[in-house]
Amino acid sequence: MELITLVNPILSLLVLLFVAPKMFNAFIILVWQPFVLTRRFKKQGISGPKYRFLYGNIDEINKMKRESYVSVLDQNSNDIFPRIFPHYQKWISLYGETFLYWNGAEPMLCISDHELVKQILSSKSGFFVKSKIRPEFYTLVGMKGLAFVEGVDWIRHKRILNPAFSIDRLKVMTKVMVECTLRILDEWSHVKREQEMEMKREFRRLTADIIATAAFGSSYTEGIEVFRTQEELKKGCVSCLTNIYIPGTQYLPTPLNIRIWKLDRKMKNSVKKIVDSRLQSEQDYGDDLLGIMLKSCESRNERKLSIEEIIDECKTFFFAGYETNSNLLTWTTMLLSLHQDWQEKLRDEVFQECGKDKTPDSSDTFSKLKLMNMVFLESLRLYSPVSFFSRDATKDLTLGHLKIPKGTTIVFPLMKMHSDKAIWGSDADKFNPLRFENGVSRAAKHPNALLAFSMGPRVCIGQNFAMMEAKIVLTMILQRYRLSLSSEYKHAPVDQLTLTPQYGLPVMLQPL
Ligand code: HEM
Repeated sequence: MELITLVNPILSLLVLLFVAPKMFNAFIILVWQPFVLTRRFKKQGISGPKYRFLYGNIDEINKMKRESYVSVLDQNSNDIFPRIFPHYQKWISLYGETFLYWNGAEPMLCISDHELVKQILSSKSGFFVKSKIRPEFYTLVGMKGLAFVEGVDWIRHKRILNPAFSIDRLKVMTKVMVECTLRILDEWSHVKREQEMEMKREFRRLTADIIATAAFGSSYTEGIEVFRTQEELKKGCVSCLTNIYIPGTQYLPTPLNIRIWKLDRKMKNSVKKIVDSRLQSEQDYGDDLLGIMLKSCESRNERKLSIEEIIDECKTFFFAGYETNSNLLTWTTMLLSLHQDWQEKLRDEVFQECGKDKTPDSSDTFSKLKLMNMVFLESLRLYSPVSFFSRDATKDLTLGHLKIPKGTTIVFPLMKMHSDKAIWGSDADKFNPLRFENGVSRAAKHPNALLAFSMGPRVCIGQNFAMMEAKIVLTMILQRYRLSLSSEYKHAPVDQLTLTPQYGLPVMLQPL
């Protein structure tokens, strides 16, 4: 009896000390904040789907996406936004272009106003930072890589990495890109008559080879371990997205987490092997991306990267430099297979600037391909490989007429913004490369309407690399083959971190 009377107050005290504050925090995060924020936005005329305890709107999003992904679009339709983001489409129609929804208990403010988005992206105040991603995703892209570091760390990384993407380096990389493309075209040389080819797969192989060789001096065979593991990791991460994130759950030994941990270890080892083999090489480290990072490692000044940061940068560039580019090539090939008139125009331009069977060897040649440039820009507009991105507000902010509370994630739905008729004109859903005839800034009513590579300080560091690679590959294909869509093609764009055709891209290749 005495023992019970003694234990009870101790237990109550423990509960009070440890459990009660946690319960209070959970109440604030899961109940009070959603309530207060919903009211604060409502006062400004912004509403959205109702917050549901713990889950926010995740279940609705999953359901709408599942339903949408069984549909197949007419192949002439570029109106892909409702298929990819059915939830945004529905909420825009119900609540207007600026609306609030909930990723678990995280407030997400969707904004498509070009001027507001420009203000956020060009801000150097440090008040809009890259959105936090789920911890599982850092295994894929590296937490300490350029894409996710902030402030002085970002400046240090960017200064070290910039020279790897200079015009002079791009010229050197042009050669690598041509060589890798020749290798894959050599494999296609068995195509003597019209034959079907799964282009999404081929472009993935090619862009993986190019980034592995151009940035890391490793071949596809060495890099293949990294790409394969990254693919597996990506599947794991994408399946995480359908569940709410509860902090700490990434440490629980669930089957999915155990798989992710294993793949993470495997990927680190593969990347380390590439780094170690360069460290042990007799010559100097070289001037490619990896060489530049390793040299910085030995630097005595503050411009230094640690080995851990280099490994994370490698992951970042393996991922960023491959998925996006292969999708740019895939969608452009789809568009040119549909629009034979444009395919012929580009072939004529290629023949004129590069000849019929000469292997292009200088980066200057590609800068003359004006029509091709316009086609790629139009492809980036209609089928932007990165179809949305976001920023987090680090303090209470006023943006135009909006008051944005600290901690809000601001989402920019690029696919919506790229197809806005008020900005792009009444033919916004049509494939019309000529809109870029007078340059990107004059193609629409807003000079920064095309955001495929983002803008401002965090603009894509690889955009020139990407455009050069895409031009080289397409030039060399058009010199050899005529492309048309296979009857097997199903037009089903889907967002799997990047925008990709759900069922691949079967194309008929006909040697010229
Ligand atoms: C068609 C191809 C590509 C597209 C559409 C694309 C798109 C983008 C976008 C939209 C961002 C900004 C994301 C944000 O602000 O949240 C970005 C950033 C970035 N991209 Fe690309 N990218 C492409 C190719 C590449 C390539 C080839 C590389 C590297 C070789 C690369 C490396 C990066 C890096 C490191 C960042 C982060 C930059 C920073 O935060 O300072 N990208 N990219």
